[in-house]
Amino acid sequence: MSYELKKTVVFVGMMGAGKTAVGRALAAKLDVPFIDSDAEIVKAANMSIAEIFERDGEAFFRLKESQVIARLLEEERCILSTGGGAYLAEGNRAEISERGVAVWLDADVELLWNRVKHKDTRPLLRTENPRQTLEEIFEARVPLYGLADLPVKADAGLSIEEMADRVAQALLDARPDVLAET
Ligand SMILES: Nc1ncnc2c1ncn2[C@@H]1O[C@H](COP(=O)(O)OP(=O)(O)O)[C@@H](O)[C@H]1O
Ligand SMILES: O=C(O)C1=C[C@@H](OP(=O)(O)O)[C@@H](O)[C@H](O)C1
Ligand SMILES: [Mg+2]
Repeated sequence: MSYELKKTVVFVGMMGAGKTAVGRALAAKLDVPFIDSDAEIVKAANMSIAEIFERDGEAFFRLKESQVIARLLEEERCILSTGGGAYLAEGNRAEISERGVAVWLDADVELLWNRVKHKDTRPLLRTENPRQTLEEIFEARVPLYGLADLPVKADAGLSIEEMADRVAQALLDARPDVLAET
């Protein structure tokens, strides 16, 4: 099977939803470039996300994130995975819907917590009660993720490959202007 990607697919959603992993797998399946905005920021700054938050603050990170996303959307069509906070800014949402299509990986809190609890890489969860913090962030953000062009349910039972297949099928079914079989 070969595919034609007509627009950049931008993964949005909570930390742990699988944006980076599923985005990479989808790009391999479609044979198109994969880019992760967090990885781009880390590469440019030569610091980890946690170090950037600590040294320069979240506002600085958000500025870099917006710049990187705008630049990547102008470049060639690709699969672009964003960090969980990227879709909250109205300006980022406008850029994404103008030049790409936003796919929300919709996972429940239980699944997210199981994915993120062993890792210390996400500065927003460095609190006294990270599980509660995750729940609070989830409640605040879900209405905004709901503005995405295409929600795709992330089920605990599905592998990364199976999730990439699910996203591809959802795009083929709902958005022939974005993805077609050739
Ligand atoms: N469908 C899946 N099945 C199993 N593990 C997954 C799945 N999706 C993501 N993961 C794992 O969960 C963790 C978080 O995924 P990641 O892609 O980093 O999420 P995000 O970029 O949305 O924060 C990673 O260790 C990743 O390998
Ligand atoms: O939800 C967020 O605000 C963040 C999510 C992270 O990316 P992932 O969603 O890929 O974990 C990373 O951008 C940063 O730690 C902030
Ligand atoms: Mg990620």
